[in-house]
Amino acid sequence: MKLILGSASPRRKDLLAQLGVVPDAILPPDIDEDPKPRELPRPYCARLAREKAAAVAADPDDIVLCADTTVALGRRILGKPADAGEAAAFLTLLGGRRHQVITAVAVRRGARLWSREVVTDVKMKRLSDVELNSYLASGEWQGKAGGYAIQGLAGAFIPWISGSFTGVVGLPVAETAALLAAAGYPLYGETA
Ligand SMILES: Cc1cn([C@H]2C[C@H](O)[C@@H](COP(=O)(O)OP(=O)(O)OP(=O)(O)O)O2)c(=O)[nH]c1=O
Repeated sequence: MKLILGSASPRRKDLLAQLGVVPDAILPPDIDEDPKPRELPRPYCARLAREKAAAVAADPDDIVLCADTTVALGRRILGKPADAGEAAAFLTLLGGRRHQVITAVAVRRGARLWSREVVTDVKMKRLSDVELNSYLASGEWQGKAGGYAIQGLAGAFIPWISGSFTGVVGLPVAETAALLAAAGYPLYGETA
């Protein structure tokens, strides 16, 4: 049995390391991340995590771990901004409001799948022009859902969250540990 992390995200590898888990292989899946017409954020996020897990080639006994993080403003999905202009638009929408960050985790072993969605409420302060421009110049918005990363400079913009900090960063570690254990991964050294 091998553990395969199906993710190109260095954050997910680091969060897995927090559980003492080092994947045997990292095989990022390549799937279409476009939402379907009228698709809501939570089902969208859950679908992407499952599709990522299905897209990673693995032996029947291997455990594949994938996740997707989606920022939701009401029914609206804010993906990874294409450019600084879109990042500015997202941060302007998010400032002064509460939004949700959903991370769906999918663990697959052969044809069996275990999955969960973790939803965290996040409040972002309204950003001044100086704050917004300095954040855009930092480049930290690149590759981040909603155009920000709570674990970096944008932490200064977030006075309150309710839910899972590690979920916002990209992999909710408590729920991930439970899913890995369900799939028979020897998380605490015990043999499955
Ligand atoms: C909101 C938020 C998102 N993010 C990141 C986590 C995810 O890497 C990214 C959302 O994109 P995802 O599509 O979930 O993941 P990814 O493309 O980085 O990697 P892969 O699909 O190969 O697993 O946004 C943060 O790092 N901090 C945050 O505060």
